[in-house]
Amino acid sequence: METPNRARRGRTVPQPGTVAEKQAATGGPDPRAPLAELYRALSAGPEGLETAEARRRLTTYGPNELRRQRRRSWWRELGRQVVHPLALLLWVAAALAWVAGTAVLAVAILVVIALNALFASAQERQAERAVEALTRYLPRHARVRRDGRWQEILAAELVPGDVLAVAEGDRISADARLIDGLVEVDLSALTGESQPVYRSADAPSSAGGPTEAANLVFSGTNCLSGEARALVHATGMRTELGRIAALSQRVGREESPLEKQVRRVAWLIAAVAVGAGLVFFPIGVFVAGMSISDAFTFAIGLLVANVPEGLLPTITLALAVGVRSLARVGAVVKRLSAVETLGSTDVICTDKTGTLTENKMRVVAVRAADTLLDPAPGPGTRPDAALCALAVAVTACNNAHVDSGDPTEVAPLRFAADLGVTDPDHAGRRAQFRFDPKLRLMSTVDEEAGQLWLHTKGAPEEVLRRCTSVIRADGSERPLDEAYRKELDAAVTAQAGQGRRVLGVARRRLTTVPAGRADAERELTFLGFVAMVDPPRPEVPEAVARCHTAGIRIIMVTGDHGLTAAAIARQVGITRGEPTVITGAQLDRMAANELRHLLGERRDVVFARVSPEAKLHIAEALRANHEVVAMTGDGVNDAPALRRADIGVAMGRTGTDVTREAATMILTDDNFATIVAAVAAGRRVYDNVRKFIVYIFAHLTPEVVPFLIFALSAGTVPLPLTVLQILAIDLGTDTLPALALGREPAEPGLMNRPPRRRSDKVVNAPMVIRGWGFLGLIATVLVLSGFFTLLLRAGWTPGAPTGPGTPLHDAYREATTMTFLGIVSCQIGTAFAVRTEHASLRSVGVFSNRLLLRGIAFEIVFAALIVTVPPVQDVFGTRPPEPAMLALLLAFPPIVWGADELRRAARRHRHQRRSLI
Ligand SMILES: Nc1ncnc2c1ncn2[C@@H]1O[C@H](COP(=O)(O)OP(=O)(O)OP(=O)(O)O)[C@@H](O)[C@H]1O
Repeated sequence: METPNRARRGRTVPQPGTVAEKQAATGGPDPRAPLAELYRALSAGPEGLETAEARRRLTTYGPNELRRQRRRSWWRELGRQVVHPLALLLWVAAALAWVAGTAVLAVAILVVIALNALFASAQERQAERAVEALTRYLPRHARVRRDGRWQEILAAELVPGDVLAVAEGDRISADARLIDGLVEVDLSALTGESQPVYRSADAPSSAGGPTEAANLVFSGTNCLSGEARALVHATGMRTELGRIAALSQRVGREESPLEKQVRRVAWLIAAVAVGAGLVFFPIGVFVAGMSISDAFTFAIGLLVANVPEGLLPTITLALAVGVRSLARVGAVVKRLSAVETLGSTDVICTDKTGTLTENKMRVVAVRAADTLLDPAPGPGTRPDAALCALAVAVTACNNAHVDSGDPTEVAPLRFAADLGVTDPDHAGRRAQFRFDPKLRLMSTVDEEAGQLWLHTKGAPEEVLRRCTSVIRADGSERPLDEAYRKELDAAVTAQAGQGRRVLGVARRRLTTVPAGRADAERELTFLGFVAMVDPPRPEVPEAVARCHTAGIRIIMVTGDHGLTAAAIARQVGITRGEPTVITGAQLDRMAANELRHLLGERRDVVFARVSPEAKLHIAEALRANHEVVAMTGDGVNDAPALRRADIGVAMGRTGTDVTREAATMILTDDNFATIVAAVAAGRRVYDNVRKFIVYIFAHLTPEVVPFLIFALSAGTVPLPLTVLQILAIDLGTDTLPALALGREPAEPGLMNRPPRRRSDKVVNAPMVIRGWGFLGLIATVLVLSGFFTLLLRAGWTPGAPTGPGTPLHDAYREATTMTFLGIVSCQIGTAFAVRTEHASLRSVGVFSNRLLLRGIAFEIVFAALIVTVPPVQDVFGTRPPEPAMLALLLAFPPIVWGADELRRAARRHRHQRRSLI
């Protein structure tokens, strides 16, 4: 029951030097040895270390961190990419090219495989790094006794010999032997055992593995309840967790649903490519009368043009970029996949205090005995006996300081200080029953001038329920009758109706320290209540409004009074009229399907006075209704609900380590508006992935159709594009613009549309039609018109030979170059077109994606090199066309882009008309 900061014992100054060094070398003392022996072995004492000694030990033992596993080596990573199934397809293509006698092509494909592997592993590495870098946003802290007082230090600075405070909600940061206290710990991270176990300083040392010893706690495990002091005996890699980490293989990164879907799409496309190659090979030979080697080249062309090699790594990188941009807005996510889940959030279940409000409480009204003081009395007021008793009670039953701590406690403390009542070191405290969110009460047993008192504060109805008498203004007591109870209820209701948090305060004279909580918190004398305001955060109303336009529901789930909750909900715009308030008690009586039904009705609901366990039921009911749920939480008991939600959101500032562990996303500023910003970022990343998929789709049609014309004309029309030129587009000119599309700013209206359904596919029919059928088709017509114009102007007639040595050969090379440059030009138009899915490009700003502009500049330079540098010309079979023809290319981008602008405008018009009808 005693807090660690109250334990005072003789301080031993450890003998610095050799022992620590010896232990660092040998792996540490036996933590199960008798405590006195352990102190000796660690040169430590119950009062902890001196800072200077701790610093020395830190240099000896090193920081208390798990050394990162050796990264997979570059070579291994590359090797993995080279034998990637899609790469294997390219190997087959290279082999075919070799067999067909086109060695240049075979080598080119091998270069492509190598480049691709390099590119993919660089992208994966960057993605990995983005997630790893997030840990620095959330340094872990530990409370230790140093220089004779409790201090908060970085967990990485813990050293053997430190005396560590372990409290509810903490993640234990080192292996330690309990000195005093009793804690319930979750050892699942170490043992896999999901049932929590008790660990007590008084437990005897047992045989068996160290994790079975009932007086030891371990790094990486969580304290679920209780509190204790413990002597750190192992840190960093010498902890049990460190040993496991050293042994275990690194865990593979889990693939997100989006990546899975895209992988499936990539395979589908690859299968179509292989199928097409197999079908067209005999058609080429037997129908078109092609030579076997030409037919091979043709089949390889189809394969190479269609296999979407770069798609997957590009998506991984887009998600990683999303993770980084989320961190910048204050939302640290732990998995890449969280980015896309965020984008499809349907419901946000949010706490009130600190998330919607500022968590800056101020006492504005107070009732002591029969007197309501609204506004609350300021400094210099001379309190009557009742008000004085109330001030003493809220000061004694309090763990905050006037300048730090839980704001619900700081506010009454400041108020009492204004009346001249202070008790900074709680010297008279004999016992404490910590605030229990289920009971909504906190009590302390305090000795004052030889008299023992129980002081209680908490939710007024809970306090009142335990009261049998009430104080008078002069300090005397009288029995609490029903009529007075009703009057008090009405007074509390009036305060709560104004959005104020109300704390009931009571006390009882004691003769001995009660054994248990139930025994203590009974037959109390009601002293009065304090009412506090906690203003909504200024940015919340706008964030709430954004949620509403984005079709996202907000459900407030709070431990506070229903009326307080409803008032705040109205103030920030969560509800427009009177919401349906469901209390924890009502919720407990509801059957699962009743709750599902209630939540399915989509009315404005506020859950008040709910226990953390009830949050779990709410998350489950919403998920059963197929909604994607984001749920906030801060206490230890919130952890199961956070795990159950699609996106568990923990508070970085006020939350416990346990909730941070259970969460998918951690808000560094505890702010509701940040959740909304994260949802918007999630939607943007998903949209951007779709954008570059359309972009990549769009070049397929102009690459494949020329081959078909060649085959179906039985070779009368020469091949308008060589296989190497296709490779130059897919793996050269198109790469950077595609990547840049992954960084596209948000499209206007992003948060004006309803959330995407969980079942929606990332690649759908309209996208395929837009990419292949619309943009691709326009590009094909433009490109082929360029090709034929050039050939015809050179005097070509169908069937005329164009091979090396023939008079038309130069013109033919110019014509294929024209096809190549035509596709590149059209892709520039496509890149601008796909930047928006619905809106006009003007609305996002034509030049607002700088990265894309640079990507396009690269595309142009790369294409120019292929066409103009003589040795490269020979490899790719290019020859620059005359300037007039080049000028024609300038028209291609605006045509492709303009056509799509018109298509989008027509679509918007149709939508508008439909919404008017
Ligand atoms: N430190 C405390 N001591 C006594 N009573 C408290 C304390 N903190 C809160 N309470 C009471 O318990 C109620 C529930 O508080 P709790 O902190 O569990 O709510 P919560 O779920 O965190 O609230 P929110 O959703 O607003 O963040 C409060 O309305 C208040 O009456």
